[in-house]
Formats: sequence, C-alpha cells, structure tokens
Amino acid sequence: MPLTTTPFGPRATAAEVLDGVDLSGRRVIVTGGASGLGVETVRALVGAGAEVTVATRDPAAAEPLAKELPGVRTAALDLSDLSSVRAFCADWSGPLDALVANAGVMMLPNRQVTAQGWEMQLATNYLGHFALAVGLRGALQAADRPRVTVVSSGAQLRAGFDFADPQFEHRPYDPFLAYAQSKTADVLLAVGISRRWADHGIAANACAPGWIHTNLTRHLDPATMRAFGAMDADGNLLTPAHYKTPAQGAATMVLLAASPLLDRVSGRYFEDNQESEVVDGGPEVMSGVAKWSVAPAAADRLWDLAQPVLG
Ligand SMILES: NC(=O)c1ccc[n+]([C@@H]2O[C@H](COP(=O)([O-])OP(=O)(O)OC[C@H]3O[C@@H](n4cnc5c(N)ncnc54)[C@H](O)[C@@H]3O)[C@@H](O)[C@H]2O)c1
Repeated sequence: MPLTTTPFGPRATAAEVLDGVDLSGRRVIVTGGASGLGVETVRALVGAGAEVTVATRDPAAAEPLAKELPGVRTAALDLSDLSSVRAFCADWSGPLDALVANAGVMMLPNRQVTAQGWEMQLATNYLGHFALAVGLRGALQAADRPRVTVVSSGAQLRAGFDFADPQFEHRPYDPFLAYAQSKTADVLLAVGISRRWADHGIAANACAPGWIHTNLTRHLDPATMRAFGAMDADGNLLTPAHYKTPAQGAATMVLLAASPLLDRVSGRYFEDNQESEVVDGGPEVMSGVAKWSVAPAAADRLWDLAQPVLG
C-alpha cells in the first residue's frame, strides 16, 4: 500500500496544518494538554473551532490556557493511576470525536512503580492511554469518523517491546530502554485499536513530533541525546536551530487528530507530517517506523497483556 503524503513540510505549524479546516461541533480530549506540545495542539484545535478538554494531572495548571481560549475545559486525569482513568471516563458524557494521547514522561532516572505496580514510564505513556481509550470507546463510537492519535517518538526505533520482562523486574532498569519500549507500545496501541475497532468506525494512528525543547527532555544528558540519534547529518549534537518549535512539533499531532486529508487512514505512523516507511529498528536508524512497532502479532499480544489489568 502506498505511503500517505500531505502537502505539509516538516516545519509546518499546527495552525497551518488546520488552516481552512472547520472543527465546529467536534469534541476532542488532549491528555497532557497543559504544557509543551499539548498546549500548541489545543491552541490549533480550538483555533479551528473544536471544543477541547485538557486532561491533566493538575487542572489548576491548565486554568491560564482555559482563560486564554474559549472552548477549553479542564479535567483531572492521572494516567499512572487506573482509578483516576476510570473516574475520568465515568465523568465523560456524549460523543468524542478525537482522543489525542499526548501526555508522557521520559527517562525517569530510577525505576518507579504505580499504585497498581506497573513501571512508571510504561504505565503513563502506554497503559493509562490504553485504559483511557478502552474506557472512552463508547463515546468514540458515538461520534462521526472518530479518531485516536497516539503520540509516540523516534525512540520507538531503539527497542522492541520486551514481552519477557516489560517491567524491568528481571533485568537492570534502564531509563532509556524503558522510555523507548513505552513509545513502541504507543505505536502498537494505535495498530491494535485500528485492528480491533475498525468495525466501529474508529481510526487510530501514531506519530513522532520531532525534537522540541520542552519539560520532557529535562532528564537528558549529551550521551543520551546521542543514543537517541539527536544529531545532525555531520554527527553534531542538535543545536537550538535544529529543534522544532512546539507549534511545529504539534503539527503532525493535529494532522492525525483532525485533518480531513487523513479521513480514511488508520493503523499508520507519521513523522514530519508524512507517513513513515517501515524499517528495521536499531541504534543507528534515524527515521521511519520500526517493524516491531507495527507488527500486528505484537499489537495483539500487547492488547492481551494489558486487557486483564483493566479488570
Ligand atoms: N519534546 C520532544 O522532543 C518529544 C520527542 C518525541 C516525543 N515526544 C512526546 O510528545 C509528548 C508530549 O511531550 P512534551 O514534549 O510536550 O513534554 P511535556 O513534559 O511538556 O508534556 C508532557 C505532559 O504529560 C503530562 N503527564 C506526565 N505524566 C502524567 C500523568 N501521570 N498523568 C497525566 N499527565 C501526565 C505532564 O504533566 C505534561 O503536561 C510525549 O508523549 C512525548 O513522549 C516529545
């Protein structure tokens, strides 16, 4: 199947991607929408007329955004706590046109576990979003052409999902691998939703936003940056000039969440506003989506692993 292309270059902003798109009456949830890429995603969606709920651990932190933008409401959600996810879903009423699974943590230096005993990066980046999507399935189904957008990362190129020890219980905890694995799981989540819920009309895609200076990268040192391939073609570590702005980083996210150009696209992975080629993952690979991130068997196996956790 040919790769989906769009007219937007890698430096297009979220507002440019939605220019001329009318999202009036469309209801969208953005997790982690009170900072970084989430804020720019919310701004662009509201700018196109959508009614956006910012799902955030700390609703007070989202209040300035809600004041700035009419059409934004805030709601409490801690993705690392499944009881919080359940409460959020129980409070939601009416159709949901798009879920943007954006919140994330990166490279927590020490292994932490959640109240339910899951390793924190996997729990926040993947499991909480899985539970959220499952809890909101009925609301998605009730909308017209609903979409789930899962924000992954180029880090998915660095590690497949380790089904033998996903929580680092039997091997030393590695912050880098734990993040990479969680971002592979994010792509598998989009593939899994696409496979299981296509009959309900729900589309799901995943994306990498690029490199953007946000709070997320606060735990990174130069060695880690190198390991993630955050360097230019000459091997120099990225300088500020190589980073995208948050508004550029949010572009692929809103493209997947709301652009009519992608009305019939599901189960795919995008970066720089274009669909990515499927490649072999590994330490030197700089772009594309790893085979292990889109393997249907791995998506099914991960779903089966996570489903019982929801009870
Ligand atoms: N910034 C980059 O260069 C980059 C690169 C690749 C992928 N990403 C991905 O983009 C997404 C957004 O990251 P960002 O760069 O805007 O970082 P950010 O730190 O500004 O935003 C992350 C958001 O997630 C929220 N969050 C963290 N734990 C949570 C929890 N338990 N429950 C609810 N919310 C929680 C944070 O409060 C924050 O609002 C992440 O999924 C990240 O992995 C970012």
